Amino acid sequence: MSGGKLLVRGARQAVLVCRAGERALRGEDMKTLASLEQDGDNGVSLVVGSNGLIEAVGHDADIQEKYGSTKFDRVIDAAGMSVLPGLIDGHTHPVWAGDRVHEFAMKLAGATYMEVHKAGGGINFTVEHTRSASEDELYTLFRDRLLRMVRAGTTLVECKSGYGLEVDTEMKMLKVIQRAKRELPIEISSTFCGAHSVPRGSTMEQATDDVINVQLPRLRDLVKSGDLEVDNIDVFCEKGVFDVESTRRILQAGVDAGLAINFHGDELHPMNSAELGAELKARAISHLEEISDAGIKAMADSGSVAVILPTTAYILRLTPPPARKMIDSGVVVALGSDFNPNAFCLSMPMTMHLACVNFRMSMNEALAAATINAAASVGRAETHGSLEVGKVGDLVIIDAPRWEHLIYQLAGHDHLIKYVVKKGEVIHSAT
Ligand SMILES: N=CN[C@@H](CCC(=O)O)C(=O)O
Ligand SMILES: [Zn+2]
Repeated sequence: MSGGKLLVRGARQAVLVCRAGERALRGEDMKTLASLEQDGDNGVSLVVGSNGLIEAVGHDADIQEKYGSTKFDRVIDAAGMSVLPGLIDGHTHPVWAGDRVHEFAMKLAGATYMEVHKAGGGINFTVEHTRSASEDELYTLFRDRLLRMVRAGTTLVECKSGYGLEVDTEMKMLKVIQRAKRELPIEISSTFCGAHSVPRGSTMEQATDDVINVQLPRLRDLVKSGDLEVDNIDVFCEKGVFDVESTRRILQAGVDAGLAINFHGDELHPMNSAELGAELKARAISHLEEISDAGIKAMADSGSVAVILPTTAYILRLTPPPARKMIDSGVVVALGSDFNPNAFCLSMPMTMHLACVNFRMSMNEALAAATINAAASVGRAETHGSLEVGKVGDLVIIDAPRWEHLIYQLAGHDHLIKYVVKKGEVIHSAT
């Protein structure tokens, strides 16, 4: 090799997460993650080649022997530091205007999510503001949020539309996401969520028909013309929003349009969403606070990823999803920040902390859920989510002798994260 993009050397520890090309980690395999530790004076090195892919991970002496004469665009001396894969956020709603800080006060005073929703607040409040914002205004807000995510260690994020609920605004949101895909260093998996709520003045049946017969056809045209790339289809399957039959119709129409199923289910009421998703071979189902035992079994069998969202359960004071039962039953469990105007959290370290304390996950389980399993939730586990040769060079380097400090130091990521690297390029540096 004559030249490479990045050499990181001298680290105390590198958490590889996987060692054998696993596409997801389940059960016992989430408990112990592959890692390399400094051995005496011999630290850990990682090489990213000029194609942005990881080319080698090993001890300094071995890497030095092999790459001693290679010129790198950048060398990071990581003495005393820990290296881990770029964090992957499996569920966000980051394109919107307005905020709902007043609703936070209402919820603290005792109002439930559905009470706020039925009183015309919640999603429909954000819809009004998002409809009247221009594409540029939305992009500016979105860009700022994505860059905050990067500073908290996120290198790949799932981003939904869903505050338009009619064709023009839904497409405006997807175009904003598309622009960020082209202009920003963070990687995005985009999701069409035209069925996020029933718009004012419509019935569920009318809204379902609109998504299938108006919004999806326009989306298909824009994909065909090269204006949009969209990865996933989403529906808020919930009592009083979209029932199971409407959800099934919309998800099936999404699949027919070439999208992968990644939807909201069993959040506030048991809906048998997990069973539906498993039957439809959903790539991912989010929330699942109210999943049934049969749903857990169905997801373990289908391999659909459960994207659980600790900020939502925390802010809404919901009964947490049965994360332990899901993991112990062999469900692939991932994490998402659920960033949205209800749950204003852009930080996966904070999300992992909440998962450990409130969902009783271990720190290793939380990291597996925020890396390889979150990659699986967006269909990118072949290329993302672990520090293995051939995967994209997405890294977080923290100034601590062990990676667990990133979870342990509650809200301390600003101080701990020294570098965030995307495809071998430093995209955030605290030095
Ligand atoms: N539950 C549905 N959707 C979001 C909340 C969106 C909103 O309240 O604006 C969620 O995942 O938490
Ligand atoms: Zn959501």
